[in-house]
Amino acid sequence: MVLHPVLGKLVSKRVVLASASPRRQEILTNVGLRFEVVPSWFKETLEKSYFAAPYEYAVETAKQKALEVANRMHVKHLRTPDVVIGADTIVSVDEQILEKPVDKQDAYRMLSRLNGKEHSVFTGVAIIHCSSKDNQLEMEVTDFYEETKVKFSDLSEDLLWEYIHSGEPMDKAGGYGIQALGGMLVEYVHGDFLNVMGFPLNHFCKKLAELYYPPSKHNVQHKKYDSIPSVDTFENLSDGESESSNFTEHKGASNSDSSGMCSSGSIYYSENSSSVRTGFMVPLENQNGVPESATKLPSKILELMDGFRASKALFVASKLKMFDHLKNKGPVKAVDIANEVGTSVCGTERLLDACAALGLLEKTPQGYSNTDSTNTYLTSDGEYSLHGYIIHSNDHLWPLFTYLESAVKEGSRQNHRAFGKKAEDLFKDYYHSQEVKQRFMAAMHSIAHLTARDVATAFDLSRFKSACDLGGCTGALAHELVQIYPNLKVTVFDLPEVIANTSYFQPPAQHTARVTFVSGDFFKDNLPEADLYILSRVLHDWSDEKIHVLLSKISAVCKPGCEILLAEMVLDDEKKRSTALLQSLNMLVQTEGKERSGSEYRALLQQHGFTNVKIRVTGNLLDVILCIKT
Ligand SMILES: Cc1cn([C@@H]2O[C@H](COP(=O)(O)OP(=O)(O)OP(=O)(O)O)[C@@H](O)[C@H]2O)c(=O)[nH]c1=O
Repeated sequence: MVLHPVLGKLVSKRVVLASASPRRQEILTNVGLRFEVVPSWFKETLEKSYFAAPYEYAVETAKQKALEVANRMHVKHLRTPDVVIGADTIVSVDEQILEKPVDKQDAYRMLSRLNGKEHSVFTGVAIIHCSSKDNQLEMEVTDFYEETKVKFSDLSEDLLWEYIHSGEPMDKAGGYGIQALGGMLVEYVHGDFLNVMGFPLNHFCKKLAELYYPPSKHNVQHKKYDSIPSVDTFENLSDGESESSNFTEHKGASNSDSSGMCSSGSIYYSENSSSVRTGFMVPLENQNGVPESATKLPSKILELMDGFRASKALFVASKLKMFDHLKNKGPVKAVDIANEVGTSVCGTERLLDACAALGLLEKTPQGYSNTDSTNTYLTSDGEYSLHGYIIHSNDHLWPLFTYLESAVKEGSRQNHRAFGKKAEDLFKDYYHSQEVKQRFMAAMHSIAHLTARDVATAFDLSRFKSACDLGGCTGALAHELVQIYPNLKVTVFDLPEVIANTSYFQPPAQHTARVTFVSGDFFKDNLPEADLYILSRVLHDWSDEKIHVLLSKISAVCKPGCEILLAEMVLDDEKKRSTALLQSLNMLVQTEGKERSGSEYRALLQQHGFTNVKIRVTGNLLDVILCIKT
């Protein structure tokens, strides 16, 4: 029996630690976890300059280590583990990433860099839940990272060399081991010590708690714990919902968490839920001093009832570029934003307060400021800006969704009702005006950019020399692919109206030479030759009939051995994944297509001679399917 209720959830599962690190094995063994060790063969050679922040490198490496083991066990050993854990520890100093030294000189170089200074130790962790359906491996990836700051004292050359000659630095990131002799070099540690040793146990447990016991607002939420609650109260957290149905949903939240959009892994729950209802008529208070209702509230339903208000608040703040106005500024008062944007003070204040309450802004007595996530995702020039998609949601999807009822009754798209005209097909709607076209392209670019790395790395594509991204729009995925695969050339094939407008979205030079844009209609024109055909968010727009037309065209130009890569939000067979199901409604109101399950895609592909269909659930907005022409 393990002490920890969350780790207890792993007892009945086949858990594999994809790591050769004796420290990781020790940390997990010490808390009673039973697991198999299968060291990963993934070579830690990802190009560091491709990652905006050091922790992203550690997380990606951890993920690749775990994915490699999960795949190998499934394919070679015919044993599918339930859970695979991968980790990667790096040291970061002066914007440089330090891994394990290759020799003594390298260790000296690293330790000299750390000497007398503070540095960060990041461990990226990937937890992969695996399952096997029809002998196909399906995986759900959850990842996170932990940072600990460590400061070295001023150390003499002699001491550094003495330490290096001890042999301790050689298998350790940054060239030291804090848990042994290296501990003598360290002046202070801020954060999780075990994270420096190689595994952030506390964060790992919180992540498992998020996965297995999603926090429920159903119960009274008047206590915030930064550690894990005790066993008997824990079961109350599941709120009567099945573990599995929560799992996928929560995974999404957990991912957005790792990108900073949600609050931390802390757990909110009632210390003793029964006390909520056994109290007298005096209402209990939550941590904000707000009385708790004596009635058991259907919080999930209430949240859904109000969901559109929150969406619209986000849309309007984005449309009015409030997040842009707040970028790179200290706290700003509502009146100043109202003046700058040209809106009423009272309306602006209400909107900003709502955004702050929704976690999109920080509010202090000095005014409002953006959170880091808001800068990254909500400003129009943020690194992973979703601004384009939000404006598309406000201006295009919102009117369409007001006709969801008609769409459900009629089983067909509602563009004519929402926009007053009937176009022959979806893209005629989008491209009828320059404004709508650019808005649509910006929206597609937002999602493609946010998902590109996960799509590009879901499978090892290094064997391909040429790829053709059909409907590749602005080329966001193509650019990511050529960055990751140095031998790959990608042709982006899209309608002439699209290709003529791609220049605005191009990244600064570098690898752009290996991306070519070709215009054409994939239903009518000849397709460029390639070893790999990519269809990202394309098939979900079309009916099965149109998909057959497209796949038979691809099949006709594909030589045996050529492959197709699909990137779509794949429905789980049980149809429990609400993001994909809501996306399917989104398809209903505007297209003739729908979201499909892995088995549905497999069946479509197999009819055109594409076999060995492999599916990867990435944890991002798009999943990836790869298959080969035989
Ligand atoms: C800073 C520090 C690091 N380490 C070890 O450094 C290795 C990092 O390398 P990795 O690539 O993350 O792991 P690995 O050892 O190569 O194993 P694998 O997971 O198979 O790649 C891990 O061992 C860690 O404990 C310590 O033991 N103490 C410390 O103070």
